[in-house]
Amino acid sequence: MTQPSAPISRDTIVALSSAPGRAAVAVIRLSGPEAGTSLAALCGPLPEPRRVSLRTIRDPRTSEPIDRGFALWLPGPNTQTGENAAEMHLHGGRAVIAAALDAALSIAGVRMAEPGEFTRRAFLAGKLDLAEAEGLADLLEAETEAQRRQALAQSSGALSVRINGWRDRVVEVMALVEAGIDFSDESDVTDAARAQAYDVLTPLREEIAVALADTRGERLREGFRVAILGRPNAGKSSLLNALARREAAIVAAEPGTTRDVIEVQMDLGGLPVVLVDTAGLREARDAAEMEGVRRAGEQAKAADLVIWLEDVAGRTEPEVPPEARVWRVVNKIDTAPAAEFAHRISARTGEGLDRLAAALGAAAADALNSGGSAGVTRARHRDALAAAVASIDTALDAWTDTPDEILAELLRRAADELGRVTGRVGVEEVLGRIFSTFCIGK
Ligand SMILES: Nc1nc2c(ncn2[C@@H]2O[C@H](COP(=O)(O)OP(=O)(O)OP(=O)(O)O)[C@@H](O)[C@H]2O)c(=O)[nH]1
Ligand SMILES: [K+]
Ligand SMILES: [Mg+2]
Repeated sequence: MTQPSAPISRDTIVALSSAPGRAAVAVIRLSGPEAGTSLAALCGPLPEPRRVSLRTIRDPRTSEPIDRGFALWLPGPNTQTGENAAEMHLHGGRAVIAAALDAALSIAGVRMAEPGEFTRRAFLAGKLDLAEAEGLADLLEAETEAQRRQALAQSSGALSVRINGWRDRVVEVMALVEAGIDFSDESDVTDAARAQAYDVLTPLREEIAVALADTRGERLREGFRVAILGRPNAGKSSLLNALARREAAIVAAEPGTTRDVIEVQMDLGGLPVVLVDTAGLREARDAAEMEGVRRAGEQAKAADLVIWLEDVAGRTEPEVPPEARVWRVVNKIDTAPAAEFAHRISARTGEGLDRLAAALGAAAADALNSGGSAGVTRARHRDALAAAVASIDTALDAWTDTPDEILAELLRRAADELGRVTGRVGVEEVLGRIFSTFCIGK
């Protein structure tokens, strides 16, 4: 990839790269020009590159031992950040970590890393592009198998390869149009080049538009939202608890128990599903309940699927926004026969819950990127692709009666928009936003 123009910091950074708090092992990483000298100051003579060696880590100011652990010396540029780097694997106690970080920070030229700064340096060194860095952030956040697969693919360049392929083809079309500019006194060449360019651009535009219309990658990052709505006492909170297998919401015999929106993250067959419990819908008795009912309506709008839960003893018509996708689910089938209903459960005995969970998993599989394909995963990608398609459409609409120079400019814009996704273009605008979402030490 091309080297972004942002300056590479000369500081050496240090951070705890393992999770904060007590643990068996803590990993402290250093990156920057002084990583080697710092490691030597902490652990004695530098170990052989890329070989683990057992050392006593000492405070360079007092020579007092802090801990015994592994030291790793990783000379650049063949490192994650492209810089000199070092690691210390210590015992993961709070005091050990605090003393080791304090000792490292006492060395001239060493400072604490900012969130995502290791990855940011890797990006600036051309070790990974922007979409790959985002994939890495997603990999750290991934909570289900499908999310992990998608994040790993994106961090390994799957989306970048696709976007770069489109960009290359736009540039190819641009070259054909520019050939027209160069040979403008030979109209045969011009016409042939234009016709060829059109034939390449049309299916390419379709391909990008199809990717743009596919929301499954973004949906997978967020999870499939299922809102449970119904009249008071239908058993909504009981259903939430039964599916989540924990007492996340309060269940009580009085109607109007739930007022707040309660969300539970679930893993259904490797797919992320967000279950949402809401206040029972009725004429509210007080201000808090009224607000709860209002929020229930909001959740119904935001959900991918609404479960309208009914008591088998008293069926009710769904009160949900007209555009909502609704499943009517009949509850409390332990109290009366209910064979005629498609979705029938007892939140109390657990009957029918496996079947309902399987149906929810199947609905999620349809709506989310469960196959691991390399689609767009963020609004940032979507915006860039939409702008690229818009630019291509402007060019196609005006194809026959527009000067070559203008067509070429429209195509250049489309190529630039595609280049934003991987960070070839417009890096400065997004750099801070993207890397600040990482934790410190990554
Ligand atoms: N017999 C039977 N009782 C149930 C079942 N599910 C829930 N209940 C009971 O119904 C009552 C209301 O249950 P909740 O889960 O609080 O109902 P809810 O829809 O969340 O009620 P609100 O939050 O007040 O709207 C409680 O007494 C539950 O124990 C069921 O499947 N069978
Ligand atoms: K209740
Ligand atoms: Mg409730």
